[in-house]
Amino acid sequence: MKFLDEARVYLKSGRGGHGCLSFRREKYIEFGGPNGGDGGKGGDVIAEAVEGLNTLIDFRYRQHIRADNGRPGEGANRTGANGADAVFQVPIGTQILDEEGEEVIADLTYAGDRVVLLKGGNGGFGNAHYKSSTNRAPRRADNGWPGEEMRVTLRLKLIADVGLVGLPNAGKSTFLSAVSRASPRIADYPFTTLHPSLGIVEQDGKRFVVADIPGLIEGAHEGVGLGTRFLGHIERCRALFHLVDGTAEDPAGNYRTVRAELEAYGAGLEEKVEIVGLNKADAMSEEEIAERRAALIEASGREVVVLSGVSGRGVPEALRILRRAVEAERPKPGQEAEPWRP
Ligand SMILES: Nc1nc2c(ncn2[C@@H]2O[C@H](COP(=O)(O)OP(=O)(O)OP(=O)(O)O)[C@@H](O)[C@H]2O)c(=O)[nH]1
Ligand SMILES: [Mg+2]
Repeated sequence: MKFLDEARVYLKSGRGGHGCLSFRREKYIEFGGPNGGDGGKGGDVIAEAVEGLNTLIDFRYRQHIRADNGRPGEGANRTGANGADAVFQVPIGTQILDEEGEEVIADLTYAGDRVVLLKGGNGGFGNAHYKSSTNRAPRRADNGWPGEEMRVTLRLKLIADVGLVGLPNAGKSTFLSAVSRASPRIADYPFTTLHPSLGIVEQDGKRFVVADIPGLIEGAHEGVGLGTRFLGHIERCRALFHLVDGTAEDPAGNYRTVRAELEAYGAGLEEKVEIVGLNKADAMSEEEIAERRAALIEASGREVVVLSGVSGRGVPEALRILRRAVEAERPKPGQEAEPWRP
């Protein structure tokens, strides 16, 4: 599936229907009163976060989102029908920003989050509305109010509990496919993964979401390789799982390279809880494992899990540690910022 994490769309809400100018006309009733109904309200433009989407690709083909106009009022005091709202669905984790992509208007972080971005125009009053004791035959009916329009930028930042980081070929996608039902592409060349994907891990009846992103290399923060373009997707993770290929020449040096890129990127990534995994244990001797693990502990100042996404060794332990980290970092109720509402 193609992945798109930014899109620009044009939104327009519906205009209100015109009010109706009409008088009652019936045989034997000479001066029938005013009976023009009000126009219907124009539809709103609403964004809604839904499960099961993880790309904004749809908006490449659908750049205009318009709500329906309200229908005009009619005689016999009939109010015009309201225009239908335009509800467009976005993946969980989508931010809606102004056209320039600078100011966040709304942040849809939970399934079912909705935000009304544009209100439809109100319907105009029909002449029945203006009937009074002094004016029994008003000839005034109002036009509906215009709808509103704006251009917005949609930006998707996936929401996962754990983000996988590491050099290309560290085995991130292999790990994700070992622990979830996700089936990312795996191959022995760098940059196999070109876009992020998510997998759901189930453990002891609890679930958490792991994001696999493209590998980082030295200079990523200056755009080398795929750059840091995808790091935005792990900004909201609660913990990072940093995988290091134990069969590489200098695992500890590789660890430092990735750390340096995370630090250069900023946005709080360097402060996130990090779990370090020495991967590909199946392809190392026990001596190699011990030696590289010690070097990695030294480089990272953290405990290091030894694992293999291929043989499964150490994987249950890694998941237990990740889950504990995720639970410790879960925001307490009330701590999470409320999505913005206009
Ligand atoms: N022996 C061994 N090989 C592994 C292990 N995990 C991954 N590999 C191999 O390492 C290569 C890279 O694996 P991927 O899972 O694609 O690595 P990645 O980190 O997702 O790489 P990018 O997407 O390019 O960043 C593949 O040839 C895998 O078969 C492991 O635990 N043991
Ligand atoms: Mg990969």
